[in-house]
Amino acid sequence: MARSVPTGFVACPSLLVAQKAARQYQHRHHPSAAAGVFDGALRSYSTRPAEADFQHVRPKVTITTLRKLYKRKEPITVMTAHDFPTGTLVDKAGIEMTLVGDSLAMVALGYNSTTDITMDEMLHHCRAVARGTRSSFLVADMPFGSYETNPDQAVNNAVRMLKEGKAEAVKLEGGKEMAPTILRLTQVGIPVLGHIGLTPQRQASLGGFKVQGKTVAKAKAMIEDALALQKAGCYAIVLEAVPEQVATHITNILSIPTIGIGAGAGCSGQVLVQQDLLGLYGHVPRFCKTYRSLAEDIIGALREYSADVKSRAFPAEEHCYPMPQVELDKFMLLTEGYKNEQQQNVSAPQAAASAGERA
Ligand SMILES: Nc1nc(=O)c2c([nH]1)NC[C@@H]1CN(c3ccc(C(=O)N[C@@H](CCC(=O)O)C(=O)O)cc3)CN21
Ligand SMILES: CC(C)C(=O)C(=O)O
Repeated sequence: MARSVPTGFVACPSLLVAQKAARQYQHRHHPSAAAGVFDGALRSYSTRPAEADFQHVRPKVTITTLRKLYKRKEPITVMTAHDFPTGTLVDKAGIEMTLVGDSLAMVALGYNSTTDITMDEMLHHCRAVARGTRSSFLVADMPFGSYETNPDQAVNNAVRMLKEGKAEAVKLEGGKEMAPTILRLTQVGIPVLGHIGLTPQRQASLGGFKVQGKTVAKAKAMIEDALALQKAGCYAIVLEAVPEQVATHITNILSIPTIGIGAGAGCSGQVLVQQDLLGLYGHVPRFCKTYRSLAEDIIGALREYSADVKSRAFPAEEHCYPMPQVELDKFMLLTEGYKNEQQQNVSAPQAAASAGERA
């Protein structure tokens, strides 16, 4: 039935939704080309029929979408990304929130700690992820040293994350001591994702990557932190490496979602580091489920490639570019000509020598 609808008409409501999402994407990433829905916007798809473009487009996830998921008690999916391809994969998988987490300092840049990464490095990665993100709600981590000095510093750098990094929200670590900063950010319209429990940027003072809130006193302090962050305006809070019962209790007393990582099944959503669940990074924390072991696959493929190059099995004929036969025939004649010339050059001194012999 939809087939009989003349072109130019929208056949079904989901297409309408998808078109709206596409326009929002376009507005965000290609504001200068915002006139037509797809004209010039999605360059890599410009040769495909419009219908194909809609297929993997889903409605844009906004703060409102997240709020609705939370109200419905539907777990919120969050996944990290650190560049264009990993961002695209997260978006295409239908993940609701993409986090450009500063763990990329370790898993993508090889630093020993997340504290090493700079604001400029985070912006560089965030922009790349944004280019691959259409629907997912994009959050950028504020790196260590970019927000602790005072609320002004935090606003300046959070504004950069939105303007230059193309993020939609920022995440920052810390409890009630960060409340005035979070209040300023949310008052100027920057959505803030809080982060308590194990706060990796403070690993030096925590004595390493250690589970937090294991004593009643620590759990009580964490509850107070969560409440202070909610009051300051966080739209959600990450709970990292916290006993399940503590995380579940915090989730139950809050009216904003909690996003758990090593915090059990009672949270309103879950986040993991992409490299960990794909088996691309060496050591994986206990709380991580490794869904694939891609590093083994990749090393296997690279070894096969290497062997093929050594044995000349690669490249094969199908990897080479043909030439029109007429041109090829002429080219063969040309190479013959060069060959003869070379032979003459080689034989010329010999000829001269034998001529001398004769004289
Ligand atoms: N690849 C990666 N994945 C992560 O999830 C991650 C990072 N990197 N880097 C920053 C933080 C650090 N993370 C961690 C790391 C280890 C534990 C952990 O399970 N700690 C154990 C042992 C710690 C120790 O012995 O020092 C614990 O029982 O506390 C928790 C969170 C989570 N974050
Ligand atoms: C693991 C998440 C919560 C994070 O902070 C990061 O990726 O840096």
